[in-house]
Amino acid sequence: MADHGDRVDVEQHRADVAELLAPLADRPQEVVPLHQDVLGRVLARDVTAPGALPRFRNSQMDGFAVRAADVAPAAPGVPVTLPVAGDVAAAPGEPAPLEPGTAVRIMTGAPLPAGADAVVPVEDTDHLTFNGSADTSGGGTVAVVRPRTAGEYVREPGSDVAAGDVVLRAGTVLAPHHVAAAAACGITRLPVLVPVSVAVVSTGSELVPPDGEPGPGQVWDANGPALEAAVRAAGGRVGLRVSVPDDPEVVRVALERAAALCDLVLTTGGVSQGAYEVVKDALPEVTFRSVAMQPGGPQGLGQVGGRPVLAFPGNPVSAQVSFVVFLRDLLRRAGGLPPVDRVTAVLDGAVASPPGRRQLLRGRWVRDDAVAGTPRVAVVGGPGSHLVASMAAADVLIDVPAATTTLEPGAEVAVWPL
Ligand SMILES: Nc1nc2c(c(=O)[nH]1)N[C@H]1C(S)=C(S)[C@@H](COP(=O)(O)OP(=O)(O)OC[C@H]3O[C@@H](n4cnc5c(N)ncnc54)[C@H](O)[C@@H]3O)O[C@H]1N2
Ligand code: MOO
Repeated sequence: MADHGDRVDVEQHRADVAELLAPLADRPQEVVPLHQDVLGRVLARDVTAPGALPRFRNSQMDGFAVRAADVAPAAPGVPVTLPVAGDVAAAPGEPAPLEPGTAVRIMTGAPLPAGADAVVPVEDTDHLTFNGSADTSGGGTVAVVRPRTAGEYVREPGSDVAAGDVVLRAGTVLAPHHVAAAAACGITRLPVLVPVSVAVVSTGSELVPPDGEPGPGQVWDANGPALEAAVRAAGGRVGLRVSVPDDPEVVRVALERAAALCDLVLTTGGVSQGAYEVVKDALPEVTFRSVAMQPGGPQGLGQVGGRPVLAFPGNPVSAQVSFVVFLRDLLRRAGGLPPVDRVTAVLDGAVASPPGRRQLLRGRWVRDDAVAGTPRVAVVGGPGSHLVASMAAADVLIDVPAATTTLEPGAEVAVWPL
């Protein structure tokens, strides 16, 4: 691993965080009602169909249920004419059996009468359409102009899924089409993984809550809402979100409470070289180190109250970048979600970078539909760790290796999608 003096290599810190958080991957399960927020949840085990789908033989078309043998001689100009014995709609109940040599009107999804083995679409008869003809009494005739083979336009029971077959696989990230399949099978509850529960603790006496009014020297708490959103976007759940002043005793109490409530404690602020580094002061058992990256240099990791704790720097861009680089994929994997792959891109301009620290510059995709191939990316905003609006304009973090001091336009870089 590269030598960064006293600074810890980014990959080393990533590995240490991964080791600390490894137990989080052992997720418990819970059962949630289908209609209650299952979207985006991860299925904990295979779900099998309690019965076959379709549940019963039914028609695929609006038309006439027949015996295929009865219409076998039909041809254009030589129709087979059958008496119409009745009408079957997609409605509760079981239709009467079909007598040989007769037809019944049948609607899409309606149960096929016993004895019928094919459906002739209404367009292939002299009726052309049933629109405007709600006659359910039967009577009259139908002239069929094309032959049918047995099974045509018939939906067989179990042709979608058989009873006992897997209908949804463990690990599926639930989307509307999975809800449809479960509902069609009569499944009302699904077993899902319990998301990692995270406590988000912002520190700083200067912070006011999002709905507060900042006075002199005060700022709105950006990290609390940002990390809450980041945790949720990565499939986690925020069990507690608090903002605490720069008082180590108050911070300690808050962190112990956070540890009692959640699987993982995240803090921001109070980890650098200032006079009031409350997280450092409140957590003597935690390792604080300087990681060779910018933003996100000062980092802490360890345990509080038997729970893992990660201490991120307070600068809002640093806190967000720390989440992306050190936590996002671990949280996603623990909750059963796929990681967000890094992408190779081509730089749309030159970049200068100070040596010794891996830079994570904010970048934006350069859309140029005329040019196929590797996507292009341009730096947006400056490198300052307080530039939240510039970060909001970014699509990606551009990863500039620690040893690199200049990159020419056209250079290939790795980027982290935001
Ligand atoms: N002498 C040194 N000073 C600093 C160093 C250093 O190595 N030597 N490191 C710098 C770097 S890099 C960073 S990053 C910051 C990290 O500082 P802290 O983690 O101790 O954070 P604070 O001092 O509490 O706050 C820094 C900055 O961020 C604002 N902040 C904090 N929390 C929030 C929040 N929840 N929402 C919005 N803004 C927040 C805070 O007001 C400060 O402006 O230290 C550098 N200094
Ligand atoms: O490393 Mo700090 O996180 O530059 O702003």
